[in-house]
Amino acid sequence: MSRKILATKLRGLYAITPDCNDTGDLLHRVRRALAGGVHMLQYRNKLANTTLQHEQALALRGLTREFGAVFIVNDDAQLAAKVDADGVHLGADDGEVAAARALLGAEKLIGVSCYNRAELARQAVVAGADYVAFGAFFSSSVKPEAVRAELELLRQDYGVPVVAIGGITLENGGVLIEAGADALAVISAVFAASDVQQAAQDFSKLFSKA
Ligand SMILES: Cc1ncc(COP(=O)(O)OP(=O)(O)O)c(N)n1
Ligand SMILES: Cc1nc(C(=O)O)sc1CCOP(=O)(O)O
Ligand SMILES: [Mg+2]
Repeated sequence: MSRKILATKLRGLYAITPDCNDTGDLLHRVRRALAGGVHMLQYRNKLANTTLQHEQALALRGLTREFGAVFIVNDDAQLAAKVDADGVHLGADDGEVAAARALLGAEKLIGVSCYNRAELARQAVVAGADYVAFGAFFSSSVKPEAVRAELELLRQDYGVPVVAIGGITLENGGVLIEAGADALAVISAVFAASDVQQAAQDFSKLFSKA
């Protein structure tokens, strides 16, 4: 898929994997999410060592291909390149956009965390980011220490799709879409749900209402 086509998919639920070292369980839950309509998946596992990360990323690359979903690797542009992911997500400690672009090439997607700062988003776009992410909009059990972001950030035009993250649920996601979020990045409300497929379907419906 070309970067242009990939960029058109940056709308809707953007599911991010939980810290899960049981690869069978992880793949089962991700399969359910993809069956529920997830068309963007980020591999994020802060507990796995590099061997397990490689194994899981490779398996998820295969699974996302089966469903035609965009596959992004968190933090690590080298791992993204190794498993032929569609792109990488970079935070403040994860290296420069230019270095990731040099490694991944022009056709891959690069997303950048901008926390609660519009100026970081503008800099990221100049540097070549394909989407920018703001958060945390709500309290997150995954990242309780995250800085809090204001809705106002979503009302501005950055020239690329805008992703919202942090404590997002079916109940509070609508307000972020109304404010201008193109995608909602979610871990717990999808992967800790008793029915992962249903949760993914319900999130997708939030976008058809918008
Ligand atoms: C879509 C999206 N937005 C933000 C983040 C957070 O990235 P970062 O600040 O680098 O923190 P970690 O996820 O690496 O803990 C993200 N991963 N995805
Ligand atoms: C990984 C991450 N980054 C955040 C940020 O604000 O940058 S919040 C967050 C955790 C998202 O998980 P949940 O959907 O379970 O709250
Ligand atoms: Mg990171």
